[in-house]
Amino acid sequence: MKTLPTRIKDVYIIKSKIRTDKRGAFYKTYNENIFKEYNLCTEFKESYYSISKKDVIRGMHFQLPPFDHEKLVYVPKGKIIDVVLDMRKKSQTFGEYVDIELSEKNKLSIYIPKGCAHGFKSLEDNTITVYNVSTAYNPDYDSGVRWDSFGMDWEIDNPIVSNRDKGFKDFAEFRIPF
Ligand SMILES: Cc1cn([C@H]2C[C@H](O)[C@@H](COP(=O)(O)OP(=O)(O)O[C@H]3O[C@H](C)C(=O)[C@H](O)[C@H]3O)O2)c(=O)[nH]c1=O
Repeated sequence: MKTLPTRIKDVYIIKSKIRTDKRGAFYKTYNENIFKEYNLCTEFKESYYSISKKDVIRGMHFQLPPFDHEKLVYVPKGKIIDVVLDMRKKSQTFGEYVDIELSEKNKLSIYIPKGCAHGFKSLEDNTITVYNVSTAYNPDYDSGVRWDSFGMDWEIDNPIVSNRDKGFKDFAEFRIPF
């Protein structure tokens, strides 16, 4: 398992260890010692997954303090463009984002620290996205900013977006607590 930094501090790309044999494939997505070595969170309180049609955009989501959380995200089936937006006011990359393809094929994961918003565009029908989060879901603290408000070119005209996500404030208008 390799952990690669990105240009946004504390956002890492994790290359899973993959084993293939005549039955198929096996890949590991988490190892406490490796995560500890990179000072990453090793206590995930919840894990869930979503199934998305092609051209769905989910995001940009985060939970507000004190329920803000780290996330470990990967795609065991299908393909997404995953996007992380730095919302930490004191960060050198405040307002900047990284985008990366996560897929069944490349078996990459992304580690997202507190203070960053997360979203993705699904590139295939029936894409499964798995999320591991370090605090439990709290609907009163679950928040977000509009997917089209921070400069990312999603290369899509009419994505499938939830009414909730459409109703978020723009990044520039959001009162940032991070
Ligand atoms: C996270 C969660 C959600 N819900 C309910 C709330 C909604 O009624 C429904 C779907 O939730 P939401 O629309 O927030 O799901 P997504 O838009 O797919 O958000 C997900 O994708 C984006 C990209 C993320 O980064 C979020 O962390 C992740 O939750 O499940 C629950 O009941 N429990 C939960 O733990």
